Amino acid sequence: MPLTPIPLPAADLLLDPEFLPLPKAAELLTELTATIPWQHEAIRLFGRDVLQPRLTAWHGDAGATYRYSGLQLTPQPWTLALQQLRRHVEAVTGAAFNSVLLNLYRTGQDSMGWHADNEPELGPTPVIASVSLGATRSFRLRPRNPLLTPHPPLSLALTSGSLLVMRGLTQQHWLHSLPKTARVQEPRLNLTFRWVTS
Ligand SMILES: O=C(O)CCC(=O)C(=O)O
Ligand SMILES: [Fe+2]
Repeated sequence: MPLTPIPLPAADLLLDPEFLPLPKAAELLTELTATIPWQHEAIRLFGRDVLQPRLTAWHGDAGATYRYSGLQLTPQPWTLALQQLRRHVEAVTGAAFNSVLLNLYRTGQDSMGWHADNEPELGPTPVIASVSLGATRSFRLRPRNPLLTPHPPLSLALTSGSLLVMRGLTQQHWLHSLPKTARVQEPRLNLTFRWVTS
């Protein structure tokens, strides 16, 4: 199936629910879960250090460093599986990516809060390509300023093997999140391919 636009004001979103065949997605989930050096990072929240409600990893070209909590972080090298997936994502999006952030949501209790991917090293109109593997989870979107962008929040069910592309003004005008859900016990692995400049 091709990438299909999701019509939304002040955003540029495309979705292919069947980017990867289900058996390929399941195989990748097993391989990446077992071989990626997952980190359980702390974040500072209201002046206290708390563990993020998910596991993470950062892979990319050696030059693709990014700043995070005052640290300059060097990515882990591409693995063969990540390199192949990068090339596949580049071919269907027509965009180039020098890094990938991986998030492992171990159960429905793992989550990500409201944010935009708007770090300065991504530039003003980043192309973010998001591949999902494993459990279906709801990806929520809401306008950053509902007066400026009057639209109700929406929810996209991101299924295993799906590809979501966010580009253009999406990160400027919209926030996204991955809420907790009591209904899911199985893991979900998400990869967001990015281009970072240092
Ligand atoms: O897990 C997802 O689908 C979203 C991940 C995300 O927003 C991010 O890594 O910035
Ligand atoms: Fe994000």
